[in-house]
Amino acid sequence: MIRVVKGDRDTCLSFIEELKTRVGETEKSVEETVSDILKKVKSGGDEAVKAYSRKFDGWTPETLELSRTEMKELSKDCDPSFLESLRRAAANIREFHARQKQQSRIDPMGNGVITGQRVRGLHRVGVYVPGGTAGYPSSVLMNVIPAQVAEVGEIIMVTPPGRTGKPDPNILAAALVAGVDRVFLMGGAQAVAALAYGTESVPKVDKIVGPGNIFVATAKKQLYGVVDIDMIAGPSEILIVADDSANPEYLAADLMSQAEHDRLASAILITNSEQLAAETVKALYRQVETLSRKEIIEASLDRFGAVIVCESMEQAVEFANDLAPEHLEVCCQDPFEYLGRLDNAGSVFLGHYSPEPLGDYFAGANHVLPTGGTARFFSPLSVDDFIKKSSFIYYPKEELLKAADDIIRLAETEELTAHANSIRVRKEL
Ligand SMILES: NC(=O)c1ccc[n+]([C@@H]2O[C@H](COP(=O)([O-])OP(=O)(O)OC[C@H]3O[C@@H](n4cnc5c(N)ncnc54)[C@H](O)[C@@H]3O)[C@@H](O)[C@H]2O)c1
Ligand SMILES: N[C@H](CO)Cc1c[nH]c[nH+]1
Ligand SMILES: [Zn+2]
Repeated sequence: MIRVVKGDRDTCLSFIEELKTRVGETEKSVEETVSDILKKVKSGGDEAVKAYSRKFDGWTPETLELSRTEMKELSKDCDPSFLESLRRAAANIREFHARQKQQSRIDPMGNGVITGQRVRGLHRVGVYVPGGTAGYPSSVLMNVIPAQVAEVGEIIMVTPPGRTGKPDPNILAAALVAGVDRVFLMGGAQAVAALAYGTESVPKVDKIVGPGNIFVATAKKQLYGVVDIDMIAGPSEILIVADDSANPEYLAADLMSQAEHDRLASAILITNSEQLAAETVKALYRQVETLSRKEIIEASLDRFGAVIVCESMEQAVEFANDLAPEHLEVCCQDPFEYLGRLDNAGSVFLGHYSPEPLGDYFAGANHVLPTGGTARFFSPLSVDDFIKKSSFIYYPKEELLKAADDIIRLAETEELTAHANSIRVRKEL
């Protein structure tokens, strides 16, 4: 079910290239489907979204929006202990993100000159909460809390009804706990298109954030420019870098924790220990039998899973930076030794007792993370995604006059005489 590759640096690198090509090929075949959906929603509005909901989710909505009363009614039987856990997780997420908040700045320069920067929340954002093959109440918190910390004007949440063809009560409960402004029951590329273009019932948003499957991620990519987006947060990925201090049972469990998200999810172990690699594979075969999403896990590991036995931990670090995974576990004797050299990862999990699901649900750091190698340049979802800034400048007359000759010279060098004139009229009149 999972390939094991052992070799020198070149052998490992060429295998890694092959893995990356596989991901790229899958994405290409989705591009056209998504582009078609976007066009149809742009011209067909609500009716097109409803037609796709019927087709992909087996859901025949009368209206796309859920009222607050409907949300309360649909979620009234949620397990109270689940809600308690959700509230504790929300508190950790809020605390983590509150520390990210940037303040507006006024910088008096002491001579009457004042410069500064005004920071404020975006006017209206759309948050995508996945729900096709599993419900993600945790993603409601991860999307909405940083938006609230940033003081976004209006938060519009979209989520598909999922396998049952009914709204997921736990997602709705999470939306009520988080305090989302409006909820629309729709998913996939059609939901992203509705948020980007606006429809009869869905308001057009300034930015779309949140994770989703390949259709959601591709739609966000294609709509960038019509609307702002946070990043490409597609099918989940885990890369584990481990030395012989690691426990193979833990490694197998952690690899499958991400493989279970999606047939397109990827799970890779890189180690310098042949014995650890062999024991992890054995543990994978044993543990998978006990898991409910066995079929998805096996499909994901078949195509996008790998165990790479390299020559040294130095190589493991090099390969990790090359792969730029969404999640990177460092299951080593001294994980902090590696932290400063691991430059390309959405989120890094250090040591034997910081498994990836700790970050998915509870530690407070965001679980909406870049995938597909885009951790080379994208960052985790944060409060920064929900703000915009403007700078401001105030000069009193005497300070402008002191600066006038410099400005005029710079403007004339660029042959922009109207710029120079704007300064000169103040100097001369
Ligand atoms: N990177 C991250 O931060 C992060 C976080 C959480 C989840 N995830 C990922 O989110 C994804 C959740 O996926 P999901 O499928 O359960 O839910 P989803 O909500 O992302 O996608 C479901 C939607 O996909 C669309 N769809 C399904 N099959 C289609 C087809 N053949 N053609 C066109 N559209 C189609 C449907 O419209 C459906 O509503 C997983 O890939 C998971 O790994 C990523
Ligand atoms: N691992 C996912 C991000 O790739 C986030 C998540 C939500 N629930 C469980 N896991
Ligand atoms: Zn997860």
